[in-house]
Amino acid sequence: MKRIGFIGWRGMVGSVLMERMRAEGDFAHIAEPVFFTTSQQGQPAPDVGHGCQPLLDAHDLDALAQLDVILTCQGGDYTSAVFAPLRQRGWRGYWIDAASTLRLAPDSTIILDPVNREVIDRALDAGKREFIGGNCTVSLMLMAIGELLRRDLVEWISSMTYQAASGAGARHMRELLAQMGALHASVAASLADADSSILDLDRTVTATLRSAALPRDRFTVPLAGSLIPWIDKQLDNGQSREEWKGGVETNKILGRESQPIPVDGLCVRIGAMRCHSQGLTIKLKQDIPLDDITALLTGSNDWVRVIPNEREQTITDLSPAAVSGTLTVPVGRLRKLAMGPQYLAAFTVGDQLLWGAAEPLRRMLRLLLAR
Ligand SMILES: NC(=O)C1=CN([C@@H]2O[C@H](COP(=O)(O)OP(=O)(O)OC[C@H]3O[C@@H](n4cnc5c(N)ncnc54)[C@H](OP(=O)(O)O)[C@@H]3O)[C@@H](O)[C@H]2O)C=CC1
Ligand SMILES: N[C@@H](CC(=O)OP(=O)(O)O)C(=O)O
Repeated sequence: MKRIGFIGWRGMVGSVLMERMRAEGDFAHIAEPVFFTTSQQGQPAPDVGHGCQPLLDAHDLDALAQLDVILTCQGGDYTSAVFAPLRQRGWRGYWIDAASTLRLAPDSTIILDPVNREVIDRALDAGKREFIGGNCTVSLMLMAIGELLRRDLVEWISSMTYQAASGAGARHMRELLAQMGALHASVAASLADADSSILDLDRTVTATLRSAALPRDRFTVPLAGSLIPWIDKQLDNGQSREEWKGGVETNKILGRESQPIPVDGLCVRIGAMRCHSQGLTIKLKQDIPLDDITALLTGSNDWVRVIPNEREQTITDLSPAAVSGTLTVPVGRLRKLAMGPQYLAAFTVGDQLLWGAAEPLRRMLRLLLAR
């Protein structure tokens, strides 16, 4: 495997991927990295230790067909435009993709190797060539509590999410900050006066939230100082598409489509920058002691960290502020619920641009390079 093509490398997910690849020295294992663009053809590609080559056209099927592996973070429209024509002309390379377009295709494998390495190995042995990153919320949930599912200890899961602006894209993150700024600006003077009325202050903030002056081109509604209880498209059964992915992708990642575990809940956008959080209710198949659950989760991968169910450690370590920009996936608030000893509560936080997007792709490429 010599020629590896990168598409979407300068976008938000792609930039995180590049940072991680540099940090892990991945480019030293690639004989010929080739960088593509949909808009900057001929401009210099990043120098990753092989000199600066000009960027190639990401729609040039002849150039793409020369590659052994294509890794794309360019998005679903690009995948839809390029993948099928490339295969139709006989290209047999590996396709690694962050977009959801091909995730549920029968020949695709959803990659999250700390959780489903056996599924990935089986797919490689069977000659499969499409390896697709999972939905960020699903991947982060499985990094935290996947071991309980792998051991078949779970009857069902309800996941209530608190999802960051980054899941919607870079411009949405900017808009969240602009909304925060507008809210602050509307009360800056009274805020500086410790004696000003809190109810007047609140009235002004609420009026700003509802006013046309609040920037909302991207989210269409206020997010800062508010929340949005719907993510992605509306499905006929009342689920949002993000909620639907929770069930189908979890079961595909674990390779248990024939005996699916129900996973469902409500997905909510909140004013966090790049960490998704989730409150989980897990119905266990039997009453498992909390100490055993803690031991199972702690040893399940190198990134999960069980936070004791104590106030101080929880508010310090189990939050987007603590986790942002790191690969650590804390899980805490582990306790049995009042519904009975088989009902387990958990809360988990993860960086949706790392384990939720770039990191599984980076690790899949390393896996291929090592074969
Ligand atoms: N955002 C997320 O949380 C997740 C996203 N994904 C997938 O990854 C895809 C890409 O997402 P994301 O990285 O957020 O998308 P971005 O919008 O940040 O980047 C996508 C492309 O936009 C082009 N672009 C145009 N202007 C700029 C600019 N000023 N800076 C950087 N790039 C620019 C680049 O292509 P070019 O160089 O060709 O012009 C870039 O590759 C999504 O469509 C989705 O399929 C998957 C999981 C999570
Ligand atoms: N839908 C996710 C982000 C995302 O890109 O999901 P997917 O990779 O499944 O399209 C969010 O908004 O938080």
